[in-house]
Parts: sequence; structure tokens; C-alpha cells
Amino acid sequence: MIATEPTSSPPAPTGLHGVTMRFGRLRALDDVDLALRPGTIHGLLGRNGSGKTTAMRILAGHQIPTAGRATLDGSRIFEDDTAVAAISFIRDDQRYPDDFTVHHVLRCAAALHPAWNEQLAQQLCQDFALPLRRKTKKLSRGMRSALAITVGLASRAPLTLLDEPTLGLDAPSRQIFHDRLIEDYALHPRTILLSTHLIDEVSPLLEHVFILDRGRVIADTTADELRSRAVRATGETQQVRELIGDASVLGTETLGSQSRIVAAIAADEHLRAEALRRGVALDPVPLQQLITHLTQGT
Ligand SMILES: Nc1ncnc2c1ncn2[C@@H]1O[C@H](COP(=O)(O)OP(=O)(O)OP(=O)(O)O)[C@@H](O)[C@H]1O
Repeated sequence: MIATEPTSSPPAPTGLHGVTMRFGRLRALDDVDLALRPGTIHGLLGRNGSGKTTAMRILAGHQIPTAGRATLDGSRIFEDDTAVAAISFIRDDQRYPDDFTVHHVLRCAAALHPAWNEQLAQQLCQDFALPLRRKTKKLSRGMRSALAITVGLASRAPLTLLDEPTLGLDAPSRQIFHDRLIEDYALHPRTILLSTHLIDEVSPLLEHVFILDRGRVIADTTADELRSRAVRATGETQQVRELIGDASVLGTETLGSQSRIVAAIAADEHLRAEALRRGVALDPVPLQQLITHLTQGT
């Protein structure tokens, strides 16, 4: 059931609101707010055990939080037919009944999701070379991910949750996933939350980023704003060091008299002018490196 909130309170957006999830003494999520923007691709990033899957399970209505609530368009999410129709949740450990073939899975998904697009499903099966008559228990790891992605995209659910969807997929198949996701999303915008450890591969797709660290949200911002928090400065070592001053250093490479230093410093107009004067080149920092820095020490 997706229950309507009391009329006196303003409609809450889609997401998690003050969610805490305890497993015994462990706090997997600690007062987490994830406000999902409609028609936006969000990244849910963080190290192993930071709480990404738990957050997705609660958003999908598969888990009731210890405190707080999950909402879809202002209505509380519970696991029932309405939530199943409106939410597509693709997990890295997706299980199917033993006797199910790929074809059976697609037929079930089509019956559950009102916005199912058969043409897209067939296209993805062809792209991934999925054997329709093969039993799911006989699929390879990558094929299972390809099937889950096919279900996740073809369902065109208003809220699509993709938890490590490319696990086991080879590079060409991951590229197919990225291409098809962006093509279909452009034609049929929906709210997407994607978790992955292959951050640099997916970062061009991400519009908004949440970073979880030990169950807490430590960044809730646009991908562009996050990228602007650091630069890679390359040039003569002395000039580079003077340019970045006492900014926190994320990484250094030195070759002869030249250095390439990644520093947590905003590339504002002043820094750009100063870099030009010193003959130092400034480049954006890969998101992966920045996130590693933000979550280090865990
Ligand atoms: N059912 C459960 N019972 C007990 N502890 C759990 C349960 N589910 C998750 N946890 C714990 O909660 C924490 C967060 O787990 P979660 O799976 O959400 O992390 P994650 O960010 O998805 O990790 P990964 O990147 O490794 O998939 C971990 O410490 C995990 O061991």
C-alpha cells in the first residue's frame, strides 16, 4: 500500500526522510535523508558496507526502517502491488524461481509493470545476446545482470532503483547498459537511483550524487558541484605547490622537475588566472578519486 500522508502536512518528495536502520547494535543507516528529484539520474555512492543496499531496500518497500519513512510522490512506501507497479528494484543478488527461463522472467515483469515496453525488452535481449529459453539458474553471472538490467529498464517504472546493476558484466555490455539507459531516459524521463563502485564509468550519467559513509549522508549535491571541489594541477613542481598553497592534497605524481598534484581546492576564476600566470595546467579530477578522498579513513 502507498498510504496518503495526512492532508495537513505538505506533500513530501520521493526519498528517505530521517531514516535510521538498526541491525542489532549496528546502525546501517543513521538519520538519512535522500530527497530524490523527479526525472533525474542520481548516484548512490560509498564504500562497502556504507548502507547503499539498505537504503534501496527501504525505498523499494522491502525493509521497514527502525525510524523515519520512505515516500514516493509524497505517499509512504510499503511493499504491496502499488509499490511493485511503481518501483523497479534491481538488486545485485536478484533471485528467480528455479524453473524460470529468461522468457518467464520477462513475462512476469511485463505483467507487474504497467509501463512495460516489450520492444525495449526485446532490443536489450538482443543487445546482450540473452538466451530466452535458458533457465535463469544456468545463466552466467554477467547474463544474470543483463537480465536484471533488461527488466529494470523495460519496466520504465516511475522510480527505478539499480543496485550494482553491472556486477559481472564485461566492458562492452556495460557500455550497452549506459547507452540504452541514457537513450531511454531521454525519451522517458523517470527518477533513477543507481549504486555502483565503477564510479568513473557511470559519472557522465549522473546528475545528482549522494555519498554515504558509515550510514550517514556526507554529500548531497550535483555531480558538477562535487567535481568542482578539487582540481588536478600539472606543471613545474615549485609553481604547482605555490599555486595550491595549504589545500589538502589528494594525490601527487612527480617526474623530474614536473609534478601533477590533485588538491581539494575550487577552480575559481582567481585560481585559473593564477595557474595561467604560473604556467600550470588545471584539469578536472575523476569523481572516483574525489570520493575516495571524502570517504577515506573508514
Ligand atoms: N540483514 C542484515 N542483518 C545484519 N546486518 C546487515 C543486514 N543487512 C545489512 N547489514 C549491515 O549493514 C551495513 C550496510 O550494508 P549494505 O549492504 O547496505 O551496504 P552497501 O553500501 O550496500 O555495501 P556494498 O557496497 O558492499 O554492497 C553493513 O555493515 C552490513 O553488514
